[in-house]
Amino acid sequence: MILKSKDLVCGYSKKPHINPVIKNIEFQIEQGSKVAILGANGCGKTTLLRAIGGILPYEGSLLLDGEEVRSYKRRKIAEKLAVMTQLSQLYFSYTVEETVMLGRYLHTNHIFGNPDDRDKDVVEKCLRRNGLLEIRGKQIDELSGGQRQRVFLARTMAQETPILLLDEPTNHLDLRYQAELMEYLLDWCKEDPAHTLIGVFHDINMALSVCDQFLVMKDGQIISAGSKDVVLSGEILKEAYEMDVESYMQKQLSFWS
Ligand SMILES: Nc1ncnc2c1ncn2[C@@H]1O[C@H](COP(=O)(O)OP(=O)(O)OP(=O)(O)O)[C@@H](O)[C@H]1O
Repeated sequence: MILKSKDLVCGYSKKPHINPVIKNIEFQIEQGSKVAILGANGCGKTTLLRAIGGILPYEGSLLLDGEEVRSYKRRKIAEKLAVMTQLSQLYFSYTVEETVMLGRYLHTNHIFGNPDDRDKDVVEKCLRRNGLLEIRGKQIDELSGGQRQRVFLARTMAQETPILLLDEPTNHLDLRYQAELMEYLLDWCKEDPAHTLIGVFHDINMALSVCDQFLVMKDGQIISAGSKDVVLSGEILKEAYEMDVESYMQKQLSFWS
């Protein structure tokens, strides 16, 4: 089991139980799973992802490879997982290439500005895969939302970790880059059966294309977890989104016929 939680509580006050966003949840994620976290706006998806990424304090237990996430040193956790959240941002202006290179420094001992050949190769590959070669020298604060999203994805990929945590990775991406991201994630999953993906998706079709496990959340709790057949029943989605998701999807499809 790569991740296991029990009575997990987290939120944004110093003592998470005072104003909890995630309320006593329990889940398990096996190594090699591709997990989609689904649920309506504000139900706590990003908060859960941030707790798993070690960015947010929590109460209860959250084990990553058998050790509490809170006990990991920053560098050690960065060897295991890379997080791309909606809040990915930088406080200084870097170029596209420098930003992607930052993904390498999170767990290598290399000092910023001192990349070795392997770092350079990985960054080159990630720039190419995300269509960033032509804008590698641009400052990231001059980019469009979609371009910036691709830079943050490339930075996450450059970390080369066995676990990827992605928060709405298709946000801002045009259709071509959505399709490429899907292919990339499918390839990444195939590359090594131990690769574990945990993503927050608003696009249920994208979640279905990439993931084999689903966690559906509502009001800070998990209302269903498991495979597609178990979780993606009309009733559970209806409860999570307070709408008839299946009919909506079918109606959308009918516009193509
Ligand atoms: N930095 C913060 N400080 C205080 N409260 C926060 C903070 N970030 C999020 N929250 C609150 O936590 C709750 C859950 O937010 P979260 O971002 O986890 O939801 P989400 O399911 O990812 O939503 P969305 O689909 O809209 O991205 C919301 O009520 C939100 O207002």
